[in-house]
Amino acid sequence: MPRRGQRRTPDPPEGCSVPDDSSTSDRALRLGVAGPVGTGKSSLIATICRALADEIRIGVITNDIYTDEDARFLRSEGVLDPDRIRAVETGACPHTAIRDDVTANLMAAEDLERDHTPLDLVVIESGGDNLTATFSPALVDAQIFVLDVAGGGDVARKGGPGIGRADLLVVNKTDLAPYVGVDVPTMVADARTARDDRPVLALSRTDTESVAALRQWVLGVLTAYRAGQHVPVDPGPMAPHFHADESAPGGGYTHTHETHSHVGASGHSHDS
Ligand SMILES: Nc1nc2c(ncn2[C@@H]2O[C@H](COP(=O)(O)OP(=O)(O)OP(=O)(O)O)[C@@H](O)[C@H]2O)c(=O)[nH]1
Repeated sequence: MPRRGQRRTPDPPEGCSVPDDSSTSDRALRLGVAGPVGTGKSSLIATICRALADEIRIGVITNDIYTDEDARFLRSEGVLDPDRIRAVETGACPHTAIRDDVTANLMAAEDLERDHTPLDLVVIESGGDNLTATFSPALVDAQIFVLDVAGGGDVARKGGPGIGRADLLVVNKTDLAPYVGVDVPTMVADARTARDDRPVLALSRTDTESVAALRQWVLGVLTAYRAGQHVPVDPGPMAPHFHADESAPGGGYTHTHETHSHVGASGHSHDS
């Protein structure tokens, strides 16, 4: 009988023994929320907390480069006991802490669960990054990628691993669509095409129907996770991108996640 938090594993090759699954944890579902700067990730997490905090036990971890700004925002919203909201200061591009070396976030999640056991859901907010940032499946069980209409109606067509393959794509701030000249049904249809019909949710915190749909989606993933029927999907690595670094030759280096190496602008390379 699958237990809560148990990951479904493929059948082992013939002749191999099945590992004892007693190590699979009873831990909370870990849900990542990523997306470009300012698309409404913290607000969406506040919305999830408001919609579900009376029914399930929630903790939140925020990631910012230099501050604990997002954690302070969520605490000020009064959506959870303030100690259930923890901040990780990444000190570097946000994707480094959610994709490359997830240790700080894993430790924060474990501390949070130990201090407030039992939790049902730990939501981890990435710092705002570019279109290609995704969570490692070593950190989260499921992930939401957030776009907003104010970023332009064509953003969903631009693709990338988060847009294409996150468990849920949110097109946020739909209440602003008339002011920025975006047709929400077209943007959602483009997103569905980019995602091969994976789920897309048009959301506004002022639209109760869309908030109810978000609540239902989270509960659906949690139910599947507890039944051992949720299979974490890796949306794939980030695209190669440039990291500015004054001390590096050429003023920075190209970071390629395919090979996990940093290749300097002048050809210099080192492992990440
Ligand atoms: N009109 C409208 N504004 C929203 C909505 N959701 C968020 N916002 C506003 O969008 C701005 C950015 O929201 P945040 O939740 O801070 O966005 P974020 O993605 O967490 O930002 P970073 O952490 O800086 O990347 C704030 O001014 C919010 O009040 C929405 O549904 N409608």
